[in-house]
Amino acid sequence: MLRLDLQKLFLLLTTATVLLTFGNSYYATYQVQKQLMIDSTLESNRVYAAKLAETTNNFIASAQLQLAYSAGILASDMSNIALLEAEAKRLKQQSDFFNTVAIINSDAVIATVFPYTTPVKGLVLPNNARQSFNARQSLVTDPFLSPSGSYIVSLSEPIFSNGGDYLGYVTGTIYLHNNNVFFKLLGQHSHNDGSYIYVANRNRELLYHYDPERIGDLVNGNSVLEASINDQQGSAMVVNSKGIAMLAGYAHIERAGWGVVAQRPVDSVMAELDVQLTQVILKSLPMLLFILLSIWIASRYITKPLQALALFASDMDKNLSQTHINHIKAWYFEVNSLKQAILSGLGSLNNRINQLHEDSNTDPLTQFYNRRGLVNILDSWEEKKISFAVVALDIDHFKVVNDTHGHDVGDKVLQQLCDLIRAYPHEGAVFCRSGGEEFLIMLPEASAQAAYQYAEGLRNQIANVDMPTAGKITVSLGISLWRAEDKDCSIKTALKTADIALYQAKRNGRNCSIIAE
Ligand SMILES: Nc1nc2c(ncn2[C@@H]2O[C@H](COP(=O)(O)OP(=O)(O)OP(=O)(O)O)[C@@H](O)[C@H]2O)c(=O)[nH]1
Repeated sequence: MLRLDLQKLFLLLTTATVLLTFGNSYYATYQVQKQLMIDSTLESNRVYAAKLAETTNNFIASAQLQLAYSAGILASDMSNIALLEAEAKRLKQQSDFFNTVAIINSDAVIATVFPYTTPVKGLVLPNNARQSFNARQSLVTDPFLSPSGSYIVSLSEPIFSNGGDYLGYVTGTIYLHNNNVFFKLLGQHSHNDGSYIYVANRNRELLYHYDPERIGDLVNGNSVLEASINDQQGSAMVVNSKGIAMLAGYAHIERAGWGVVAQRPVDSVMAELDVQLTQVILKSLPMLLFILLSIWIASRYITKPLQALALFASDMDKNLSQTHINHIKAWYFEVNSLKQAILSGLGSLNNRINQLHEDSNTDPLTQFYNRRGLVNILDSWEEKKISFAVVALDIDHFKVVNDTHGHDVGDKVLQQLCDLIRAYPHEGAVFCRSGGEEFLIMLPEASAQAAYQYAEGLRNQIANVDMPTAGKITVSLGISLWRAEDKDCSIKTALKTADIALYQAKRNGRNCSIIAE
């Protein structure tokens, strides 16, 4: 199981913060960019549709001027077939506006047509093709099936005699399914990004569409088309006949009463946006990785001293802890405070432990070792093979002191006696209060002779000092030896032997020193 520590928590928190911040800015960028792209696509399609409407309008105006000019020439002699043919040919060839040019006389008979590819000359116009004939005015017709079998719209101009008689009309046709002027004006293909244009007349009939199959289709319920044929221009998001969401710009072609729509699928805009966002992410990735790496390094740098403190604090019973904690680089305030607190806690704990240790080995009245303290020292001497002499010391008739002066005076005498023993010179001597008024003095590396001299010197020193209230006292001493090389004699025996010698001294009349046999 993953064990959470400060570094992992730190990493978790900061990494989550960084990732959320980056994620949030990607999301915000995406949303803002999306709206910007939608708005700019709508606006560019609106401008594009308006431009196409203007171009188409100019084309119709120019074509109508040409037809009107021809109508004026033809009015002079509609019976002159050569004139009619020459005029039809000139009109067709002077521009590439029309697929064909035809002149219809006042009997609705096709008097001439150019080019002559279709044998319609001399035909009477069928009823479905008489919109221009009946209108007797400048007209852009609805789409209809021409006598030659093509689906067309036509621009026409009536021909009147000087006297105002209707002589027929001259017309230029545009074959909706063939290569025509719209393809040149509006562009023949859809773009790779799925954008396309279409044009419809007042009856919502498609006159131009990038998909030729759709020409002639009726488009109902399309809000942008409705607006465009109702003399409006603008932009909007719509769903096309295939259910695809589109960003459409639209405008009105005034001279023909048509509407033009330029549109682009929302999805293609979004795909472009996805590419842009991927670029943004890829470009920001090195910085993101750099930040995460920096966080990792910083987290190590910040948490390392804390981890070290925690590790050493958990090992406080080991003597090395204090030294190790001292070596931890506490480079910022909190860790430094913690380090100082741990060190001071550790210091007072060690002092307390040392104190307890000392207390358990020391006699509280005299500050001499007690028996446990002495045993510890003698164990280490035995281990180190340090030979020593044992001097057992007992106050003579101490009961009398207590009985005469009281226990408190007795205590003071004991303390004064210990001060004398402590002050009496012998290098490395160890002192122990082994009983009420009994003491053991250990003299390392001392011979029997040296120990005896020491005991006698000490006895005389004590005998010559006035004790508090009690006056002079005497002591008896017993001496024994423990030699490291003597495997037969244990320390316990040596102590016992000193005791026996002490009793001997008591029996010999007290105030003397006896060396054990
Ligand atoms: N004031 C005081 N007296 C103590 C202490 N420990 C032991 N004593 C007394 O020491 C006396 C020892 O008496 P005894 O064992 O009869 O020995 P003694 O009177 O010194 O006589 P000898 O040893 O035979 O010379 C007793 O009266 C104890 O009460 C202590 O810590 N303080």
